[in-house]
Amino acid sequence: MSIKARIAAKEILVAPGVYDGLTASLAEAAGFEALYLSGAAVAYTRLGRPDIGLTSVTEMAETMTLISDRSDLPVIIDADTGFGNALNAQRTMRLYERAGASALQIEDQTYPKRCGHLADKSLISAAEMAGKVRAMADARHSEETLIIARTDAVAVEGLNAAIERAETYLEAGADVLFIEAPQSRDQMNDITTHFVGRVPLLANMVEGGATPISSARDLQDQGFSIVIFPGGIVRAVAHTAQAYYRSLRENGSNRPFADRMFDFPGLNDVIGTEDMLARGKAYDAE
Ligand SMILES: C[C@](O)(C(=O)O)[C@H](CC(=O)O)C(=O)O
Repeated sequence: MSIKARIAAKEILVAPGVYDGLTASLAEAAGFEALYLSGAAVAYTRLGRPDIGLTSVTEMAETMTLISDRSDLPVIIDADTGFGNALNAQRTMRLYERAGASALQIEDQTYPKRCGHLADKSLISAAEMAGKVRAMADARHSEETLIIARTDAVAVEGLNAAIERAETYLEAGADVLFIEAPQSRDQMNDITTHFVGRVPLLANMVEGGATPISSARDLQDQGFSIVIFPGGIVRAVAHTAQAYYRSLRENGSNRPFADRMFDFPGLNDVIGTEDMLARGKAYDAE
């Protein structure tokens, strides 16, 4: 089922954050129907840096290629600001689509952007952003590839301005709206009251971020069609990795951590080593 058809269904689509082939395959094995390739998660893991616009479009497209080679699930990918002007946004659309993305999320921050939950964001004009949305729609190869227009205006210009901007992006051809970082349940209700039934809405659950955390079920009842949990996997992995390295350093042995990690056969099961080797063998010369 295309992501377009899936988000028309009543049940909210839950897309967990991923950043490589391993996380994509684990999320798929856990039973999710779609993935969110998070720019923040890529910055955190590949660069070991914050989500402040350091990651390049080619690094993201390459990561997308790795993920679509590993998982058949539809992927919503973070296009940040489109990495420049409308022409850069078109190039981003072409690169990401070719790499296997099903939906692109573009936002109205100035370049370089920063995580929506950090302070001191700044925005381009609504008209310039609308131009980027139109440019991306013109560049897409398939009408099935969705454009998710995000506005970061809540923290900069207030909720009403954010809703107005989102209206402009909808008119420009956005398929889904993402009003980033609402600060309360009331603000979330204002957003859904305004748009529900007219366009699918995406909610973003960032642990410790500006938006109160709700369950997928709750967000569905509020009227959201998609929820992403973008950076949570990195917060979980970093927590474990920190404990692992500390334990190894303190003990000079991997034994004390053994019950909190896979062993060699355990990880082989997770990544399907036996199956791959058998498939390779089937092609051996007779
Ligand atoms: C959605 C987001 O753009 C991302 O890169 O995943 C980030 C999430 C995060 O920083 O955890 C965001 O700006 O909300």
